[in-house]
Formats: sequence, structure tokens, C-alpha cells
Amino acid sequence: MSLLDQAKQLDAGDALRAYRDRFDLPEGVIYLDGNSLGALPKATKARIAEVVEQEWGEGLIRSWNSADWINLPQRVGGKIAPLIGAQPHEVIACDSTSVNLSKLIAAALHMRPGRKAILSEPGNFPTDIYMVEGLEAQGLATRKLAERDALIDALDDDVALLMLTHVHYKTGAMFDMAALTKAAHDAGALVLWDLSHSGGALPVELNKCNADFAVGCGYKYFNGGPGAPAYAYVAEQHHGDLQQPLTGWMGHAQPFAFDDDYAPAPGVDRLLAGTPPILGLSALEVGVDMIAEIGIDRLIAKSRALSEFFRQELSDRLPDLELVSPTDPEQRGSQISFRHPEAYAICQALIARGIIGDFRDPDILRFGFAPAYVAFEDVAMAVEALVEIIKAGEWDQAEFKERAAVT
Ligand SMILES: Cc1ncc(COP(=O)(O)O)c(C=O)c1O
Ligand SMILES: Nc1c(O)cccc1C(=O)C[C@H](N)C(=O)O
Repeated sequence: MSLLDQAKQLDAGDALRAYRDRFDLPEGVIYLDGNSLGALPKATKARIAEVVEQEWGEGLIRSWNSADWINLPQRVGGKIAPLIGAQPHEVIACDSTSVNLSKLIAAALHMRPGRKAILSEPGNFPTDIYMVEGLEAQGLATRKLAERDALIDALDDDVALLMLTHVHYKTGAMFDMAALTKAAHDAGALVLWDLSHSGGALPVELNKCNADFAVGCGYKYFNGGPGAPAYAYVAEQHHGDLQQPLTGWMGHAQPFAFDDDYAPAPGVDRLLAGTPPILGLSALEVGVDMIAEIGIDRLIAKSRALSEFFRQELSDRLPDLELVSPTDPEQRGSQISFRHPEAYAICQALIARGIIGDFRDPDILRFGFAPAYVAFEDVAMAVEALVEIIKAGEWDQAEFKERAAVT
């Protein structure tokens, strides 16, 4: 049976098949980049039109109450919570992942007086490390990096916080959240997980793993749209001690008392700083609702089936292409990455054929399998195209080598 026929058979038996039609995917495009920017749910267009025309246009400022805009960060956070193994009052949707990282790193430092080091791994997503550098420049933190297999040994009594990305953005390798969290706690440190590449696609068990803090993007597997608000998690046991430096009025216990003195709101509400972005949160809510409706168990099963279909076929047909993701699907996120010296040009040659994966500097070709809308047929077509492009050297053209501003 041809690869395409095999894929069609798998699609016919796919329990999530109907969800693909609930996304607005452009004709002729195979989208394997939902781990960078999720696709557009059709329902988002109608919901945003409703928020703009009715809630904003008609309701005007009354909508803070009548449309309950004021509680949108908590409402969306509460819906994300069960999808990442947390309780609804432990998660809030706000700001960007970068800003939430900074708030929570500062909060951790405050909770571990006498300790200054923030431990992470080299090659973590840059913003995570840069946020530590910002606090370091103010004399508040010291940046400490150790390779994955040396992290546990690096947990000395100066480490206030172990800060890791659950699924690595380039390789897709997944950390053992329970084991690393325990090791950090045994060393007296707190733990912050960046769930950007796992939230909404993989089972995440923050409570079961005793995680202290977490952050994650709303625009990847939650399909919240470009620049969607992020989310932040703080374990209930830390709600009393939680102190973060961006003490804006929306994180005040009574913002509309307009008091001269700051008094923090209870729990994660104090992570709010300024006015919540209602359009962004409204779009994110639609994306989160759909992921919740499908359920993480069905998503992970399909994600593994898609990525294994891709990996196995390519390992047969392009045995020299270096896989940088773990071979075992249980050890990786919803993506497959390869290393190739011409990764950028290959990625552009694929895009020219309507197959959108991505390139990560300097030599990584990355393919994301957002299980809510990627079909096995997409995967089969991507395999055929990649094999042809590499075997025929189709990437070797000047137009495919010119770097765009955003890669
Ligand atoms: C692991 C990780 N953290 C953070 C971010 C980005 O954060 P922000 O939304 O603040 O740009 C990304 C992707 O851009 C990411 O992959
Ligand atoms: N946030 C992004 C953006 O504003 C522009 C382009 C890409 C992104 C991304 O999200 C990159 C992504 N985190 C990654 O893993 O590569």
C-alpha cells in the first residue's frame, strides 16, 4: 500500500478527524508549525466579532461587569488548569510568557532568602535565560547553567530556583518533571516549569509532581492567536507567600478602591499588573475550550501516532538524516526535529511547496504535529516532499537561502 493510502486509512479511523474542520486552514497548505503559532479555530472569528461589535461596540465600559470582562484572566486560567494538572484557582491567564517568567523568578528569590542562583540548562529558550539576566543586572539573581545530565549535581545550597522548559523547543526532548522537581526540593530549591511546548498537547501533572510554578504560551497548542496572553501557575501552598515585583493596580485586592497603598489580591490574582487584554483573552478562551473538549488523552495518543508515522517513514527513506528528537515518543513532545547543514534552505523549499514546518538556527528542521488538526495525509505528503527535496537537492537555489527577518 502506498504511504498516502496508509495515511488515508489512518485518517478514516482517527477519532479527532472532525476537529480539523473546526479550524480555518488555508487550501493547499500543510501546517506543521502549530508548536510555534497554532491555527485559527473557526469559532474564534465569530467570537471576536461578537466581542468587538456587541461587548465593546454596544456594551462599552459597561461590559467590564455585564460581559464579565473583569474575571476573564481567572476564567481562562481556570479552564487551562485541569489541562496542566492544576486546580482552577492556581492558574491565571495574563501577560506574556516572558513577563510571567520574570514575575515568578522574582517571587521565588523572595521565598528563598540567602539564595541567589537560578539554575537552568544552556540552550533553554532564550527568553527564559534573558529574564534571569535582567534580574542579575539588578543584583537580584545569579544565572547558573548546567547541561541536562549535570543539573541535579548543580543543585547546591545557593540555588533558589530550578527553571526548565518541560519540552525543549528545538529537540522536543521532555524532562522528567516529577524526578527533577523532587531533586530540586530535596536541595531546598523551588521549581518553575515553562510549559510552552507541552501545555495543550501533552499530559502535564503539575500538582502530582509538586511543581511550585509554571508558565506557558497561549498561542501554540492552545490556539489563542498571535501574541495571545500567556498563563501562569502558582501552587496553592505558595499563595500566602507569593510576592512579585510588578505590583500594578489590577493585582490589588481592591483595584476600584483606588487606595494609595498596594495590598495584594489573594492567590494568583496578584500576578495581574495592568488591564487585561480582552480581545486576546476572548480568542484564547475559544482555543482552550476546544482543547478541553477534545481532552489531553486523545490529543497525546494522536500526537504520538502522527509523529511516529513521520519518524519511522523518514528513518527508512532518509536513513542519513540526523534525528535530534528522542526516538521514544514517550520521551518527547509533539514534534520531530532533524539536524541538517542546509536546514534553512530545505525549510524554504518545503514552504515553496505549501508545507510549513520551521527552521531553528543554526541547523534544525522542526516539524510540529498539533494533534487537533494535523491529518495523517498531511504527514504522508510532508514525508514525500522532504524525501524529494533532499534527494534531488531541490533546496540548492539562491531564493531558498536568503534569510527572512523572522524565522
Ligand atoms: C519555551 C518558550 N518560552 C517562551 C516563549 C516565548 O515567550 P513570549 O510569548 O513571551 O514571547 C517561547 C516561544 O516564543 C518558548 O518556546
Ligand atoms: N513567539 C514567536 C513570535 O512572536 C514570532 C515567531 C515565532 C515565535 C515563537 O513562538 C517561537 C517559538 N517559541 C519556538 O519555539 O521557536
